[in-house]
Amino acid sequence: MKLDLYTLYVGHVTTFVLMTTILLLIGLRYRQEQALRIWGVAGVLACAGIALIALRPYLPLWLGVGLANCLLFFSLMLTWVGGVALDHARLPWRPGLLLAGAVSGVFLLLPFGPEAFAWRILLFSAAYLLFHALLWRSLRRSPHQARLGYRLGRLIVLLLMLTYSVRLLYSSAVSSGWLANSALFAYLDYQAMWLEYAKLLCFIFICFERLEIRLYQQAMLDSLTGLANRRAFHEQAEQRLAANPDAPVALLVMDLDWFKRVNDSHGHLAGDEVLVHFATLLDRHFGHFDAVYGRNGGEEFSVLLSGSAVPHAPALAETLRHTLAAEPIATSDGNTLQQTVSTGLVVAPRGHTPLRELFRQADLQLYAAKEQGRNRVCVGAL
Ligand SMILES: Nc1nc2c(ncn2[C@@H]2O[C@H](COP(=O)(O)OP(=O)(O)OP(=O)(O)O)[C@@H](O)[C@H]2O)c(=O)[nH]1
Repeated sequence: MKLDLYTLYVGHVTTFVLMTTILLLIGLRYRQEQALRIWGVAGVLACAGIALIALRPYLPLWLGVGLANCLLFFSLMLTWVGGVALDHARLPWRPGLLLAGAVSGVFLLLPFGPEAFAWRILLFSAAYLLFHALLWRSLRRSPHQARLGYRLGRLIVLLLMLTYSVRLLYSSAVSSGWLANSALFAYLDYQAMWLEYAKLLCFIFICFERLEIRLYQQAMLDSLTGLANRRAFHEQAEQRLAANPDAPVALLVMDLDWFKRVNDSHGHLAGDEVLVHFATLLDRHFGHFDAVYGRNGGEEFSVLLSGSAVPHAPALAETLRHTLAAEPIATSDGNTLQQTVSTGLVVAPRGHTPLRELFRQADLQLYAAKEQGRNRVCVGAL
């Protein structure tokens, strides 16, 4: 059976219009996903380009071939920019516009007639490969690249690149007349069309996945310091205790000293900066240990250590206390502040001690540290 290219194009444009409309509608509903709107515009340009190609027998060549393909080049560029917009604030508009403009310029220099059909396919396939290689790279570089949507996206982009590589090789090997009547060429177009639909669906899937990530972050991360919030800390700590019931554990509860005075004398903003400074120190000291740590709320933080790090817990708490006290904190209003921290630490020989009990004992030690004059670590055992 021979596939008719024009029937194919009409079917393609209809489905593409429908899918692009869905993409744009979702993009307008979820305004935080800039990528969806960029991909939506890419879809609109692609629809216009494919519609012009489908209507080519009734249009002048400059419109049905020249402008149609230029629209497709700019649509390709937007597909890449949308991929970058998923995870980066700086979008590659300048190189994107330059590349799309350059490819369009070269395309417009080619004759529009059937004799140059193979050349046009060759140039289009090369541009397609280039923009999709860039899109693949932006999906690969994302911090969420291991998520299902990103993996699927990369797979679909790779399959599309494979299809267009065959198209490119084929168009460089045969004549224009042969290519225009080739069943293999029509088949490649058909395959690319389905992969394009899969790509659009995958884009939508990625954006919903990102929405889920964002909601998770809002629910589990402290918005000021970026550390785990109380809920996340408790969840992770419970999991850690359940996973290693026979391993020793240590819980540190840390509370900044006289923090109310910081707010009262220097303002809430300076207070926030002190909290962020302390969170950074916490990250620096415990980030490379097998530790769960977070902000309990206010000026209180906690750390759960398990396994081989437990014997070092008192020394680690001392080092952190000393580092905080020794480093003046420069605030954005030009002041420097000194801050200290009191720590209650409890060590338990086995992980199946309930978290509630660990907190109760660590709080008692914290209370003792405050009572004894602050800026100290008090250690207890269970
Ligand atoms: N800037 C800022 N302040 C906060 C935040 N959360 C809680 N606080 C303030 O932290 C202060 C805690 O004060 P207190 O509980 O009296 O404790 P303290 O002054 O640190 O005294 P001790 O703990 O006894 O050493 C209050 O003034 C709260 O308003 C926050 O997110 N940002």
